[in-house]
Amino acid sequence: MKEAQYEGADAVRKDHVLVAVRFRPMSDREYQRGDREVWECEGQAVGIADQDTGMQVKFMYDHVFGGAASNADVYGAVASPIVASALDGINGTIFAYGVTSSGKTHTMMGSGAAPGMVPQAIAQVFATVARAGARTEFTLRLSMMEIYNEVLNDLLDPARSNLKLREDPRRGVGVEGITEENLVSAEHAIQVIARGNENRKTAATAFNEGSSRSHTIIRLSIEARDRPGANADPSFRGRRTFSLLNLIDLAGSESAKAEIHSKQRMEGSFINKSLLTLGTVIHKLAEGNAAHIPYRDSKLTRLLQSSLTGSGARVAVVCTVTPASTQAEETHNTLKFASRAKKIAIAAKRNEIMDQSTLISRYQEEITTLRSQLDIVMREQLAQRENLLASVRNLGTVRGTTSIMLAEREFLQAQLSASDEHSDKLARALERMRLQLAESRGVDPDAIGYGLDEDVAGESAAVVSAARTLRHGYDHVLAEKVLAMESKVGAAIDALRAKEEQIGSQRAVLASLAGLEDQIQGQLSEVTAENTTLRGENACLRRELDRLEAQNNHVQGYYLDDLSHAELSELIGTLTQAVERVRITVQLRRLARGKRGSNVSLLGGETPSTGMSREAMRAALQELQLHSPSTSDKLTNGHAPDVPTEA
Ligand SMILES: Nc1ncnc2c1ncn2[C@@H]1O[C@H](COP(=O)(O)OP(=O)(O)OP(=O)(O)O)[C@@H](O)[C@H]1O
Repeated sequence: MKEAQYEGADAVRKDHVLVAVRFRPMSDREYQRGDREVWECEGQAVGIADQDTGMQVKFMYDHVFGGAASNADVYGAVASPIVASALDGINGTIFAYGVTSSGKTHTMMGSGAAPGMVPQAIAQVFATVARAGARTEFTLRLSMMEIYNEVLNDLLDPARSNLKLREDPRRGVGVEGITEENLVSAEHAIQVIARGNENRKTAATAFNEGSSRSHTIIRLSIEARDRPGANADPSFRGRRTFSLLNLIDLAGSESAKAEIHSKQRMEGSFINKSLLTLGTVIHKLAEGNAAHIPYRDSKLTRLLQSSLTGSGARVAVVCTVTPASTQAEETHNTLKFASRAKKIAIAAKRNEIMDQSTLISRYQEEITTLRSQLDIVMREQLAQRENLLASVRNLGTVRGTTSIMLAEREFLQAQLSASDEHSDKLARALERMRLQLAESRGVDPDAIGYGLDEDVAGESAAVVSAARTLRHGYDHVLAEKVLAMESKVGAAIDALRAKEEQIGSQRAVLASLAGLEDQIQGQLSEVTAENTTLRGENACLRRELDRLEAQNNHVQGYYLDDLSHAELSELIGTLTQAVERVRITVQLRRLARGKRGSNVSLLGGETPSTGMSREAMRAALQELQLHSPSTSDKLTNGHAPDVPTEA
């Protein structure tokens, strides 16, 4: 294999669109017309076959499958992780892109012997549901649609055509009025898809008699709710997720020049318009240019908008190609598209939703956590206070000891000065005695030595020595006592300073603890108030819904044929208004909750707690409307409906 420059070798990252290229084997038709294999693959590389130098690498992808790869191989590497994420609440989209007859339908749908991504995804979903057992309750709904000539049709109900797209804050871009089948088993899902496939529009093209001229989208909505108490992990209690899994078989991406009839040219141009827009959108996203992305230019890109914006989805593209020489250019175009798609950064985010009771129990958990935090803080604060008081008491003791020592020091100093005085007195007495002796002897006092008179000298010397001894004794004892006292006082002063510093820092800790306590108290009262409001709102909603249900039951109790058209219209109006009011209330609350930064989202198109969905309500209303024309002939019976008035 010859090393060469290739595009995007560094872009094989988990947080990007996962791109796989799948080669199909050359068909008999291609061999018969003398085609040869010009594109080759090896590992993750795709290149041009060169007889002399081997393969010249042109592109690298996350996965490259050769003609021998099975549908199971492709599914395991590409789709299985995305389906697993979808079951965990992360939106997933897998689409097959390629020219007509390149193997898109073979990859997505497959056959009985080699089931494609769709049947394998269904099998994986139901295997996960079975494994979850009683722990998690899954609600699976399937819709199937086609985009044909930029018109969106319901494949599960051909009567519903030209459907509109609408923005749903929770579900992303949705299709208004599309049939959603509640799935009960994998077999049921396969039957529903087979029904949709029968309705799929196909037209002959220059390439393949049975090829599809429309984009086919199978959308599986997955709602998972952990059953209360069934999960051992308390953090999972009441978790509810919602996700969409889009499985898309795109129309052939060949250029319009290959179309032979005018109708096909029109189909081709519409197909090209949506594929062209898809190409532009992918090109802009790959460049990281989030502004002015023309999602709205085609139904396909509008429908895929939330899956491609990187706001919480996993996306995989399987680009199907043929190695045949006559389609070398088309294959090259597909490979270039795949390279661009590989550069799109996508972030995966779980769509967690919470209903009223889950929300209230989450708040209660939050309150309990806050309370225990507060208890810990208060206990710490009490301990700190105790410490502080002990320190203050200790300080008093140190102060007492210090003042005793100071008094002792003063006393010793007084003793020292008294001893000095006594010593002076003795010296003065000795002097006086010497002067008296000189006077009595009539001699010069200077001539009197201490040794002239034995007795006096002895007495004097004894006095002097006693005075000296006394003085030395005093001096020694006092000096020692003063030294000891000074070191004790110094240590006490140091201890005092250390205590004062400790008290200062303890005061600071106390102040910050008091701040934290205030903060927690504030949060606690905020959460408690919100909890109370929620309970109030919940009760209001329940009353409103009970009333609605009563009204609905009441309406269902009537023979509809007995009602006049006008009465039915009025009744429908009343019900619609009431339903709308509930919806608006729920939306307002969602908005209010959104403002405080919560990721809470309520049921959107569903009325909480009654179990009656808006779709069911709308279906009931539509049924009423369908019946209404036939009621006119019963008007004369005069059965006026006893419609309950709104409270
Ligand atoms: N990987 C493959 N292995 C074996 N056969 C394949 C493979 N891919 C496609 N084929 C066969 O090639 C033919 C055309 O494939 P397929 O119908 O899936 O093409 P397509 O891209 O879906 O075309 P269209 O856009 O017209 O729907 C079919 O007969 C299919 O069985």
